[in-house]
This record gives sequence, structure tokens and C-alpha cells, in this order.
Amino acid sequence: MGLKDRQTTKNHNLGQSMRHAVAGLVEVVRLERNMRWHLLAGLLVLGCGWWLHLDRGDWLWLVLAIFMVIQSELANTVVENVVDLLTAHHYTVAAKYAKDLAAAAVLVAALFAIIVGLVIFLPKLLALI
Ligand SMILES: Nc1ncnc2c1ncn2[C@@H]1O[C@H](COP(=O)(O)OP(=O)(O)OP(=O)(O)O)[C@@H](O)[C@H]1O
Repeated sequence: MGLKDRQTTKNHNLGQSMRHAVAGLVEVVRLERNMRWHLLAGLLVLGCGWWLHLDRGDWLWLVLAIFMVIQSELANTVVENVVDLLTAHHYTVAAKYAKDLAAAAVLVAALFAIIVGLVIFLPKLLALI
């Protein structure tokens, strides 16, 4: 089930809703280069966490930061697609504002993730030197 699925009526059950949600995740990874970078960075950070034996509290902050970046990139992609649908790629100030705001949401989440990463990893890496 992916972009070839031409259903436009409501989902009939939870299983169908879940299948469409998973199809959305697969498509966003396939189509959005930035999402692939976020996932790669997230996996690297999780690997570092495993290597440095983080405690439960550190893991919770890291997972929160990773999910916030992925959530904001999903929202950004939704905004981009809805704006493109509504404007048919014609320039409008409102479209620019909406897309730039959505991108700003990703930037804020990424900054949060960088701060969390520095707070958790920097002392542990310095202790190894
Ligand atoms: N219809 C439009 N009207 C006005 N400005 C637009 C429009 N479409 C895009 N833009 C401007 O061009 C930029 C890039 O738009 P685009 O749809 O390519 O986003 P993107 O490059 O896919 O974003 P991201 O890098 O987050 O994936 C937007 O951030 C916005 O400033």
C-alpha cells in the first residue's frame, strides 16, 4: 500500500489506518532527503549511546530529541505538500511564510537535539581523553 493506493474514502478499521500510516512513513523516507539524514544522524547517536552505556535518563532525553526532529520533519513535509497542492507551485507570500515556518520548526527541533547531544555526550567523551 503506497502512493498507488487510490482510496479517498475514510479508513474502515484500525488495521487499514495503520497500513496507511506506515505507507506514509515509507514514502517520506523514500522521497525526502532531509528525513534520511535525520534518520542516519539518529541511528549514529543511538549507536554512540549504546557504546557509552548511557543511563535511563539520558536515553529518554536522546529518544525525545530524535522523535522531535522526526515529528517536525513529518509536519514540514505535510506543510510543503499542502502548500504545493493549494498553490500549484505559483509564488505567494503566504505560501512562502508557511513553508519557511515549517522549516523553522525543524530547525528548532534540530537545535534542541544538538543541545541534548552536547549535554549528554560532551562530559562522557571528555572523560575518555
Ligand atoms: N509557492 C511558493 N510561494 C512562495 N515561496 C515558495 C513557494 N514554494 C516554495 N517557496 C520557497 O522556496 C523554499 C523551498 O521550497 P521547497 O518546497 O523546495 O521546500 P524544500 O526545499 O523541499 O524544503 P526542505 O529543505 O525543508 O525540504 C521554501 O522554503 C519557500 O521559501
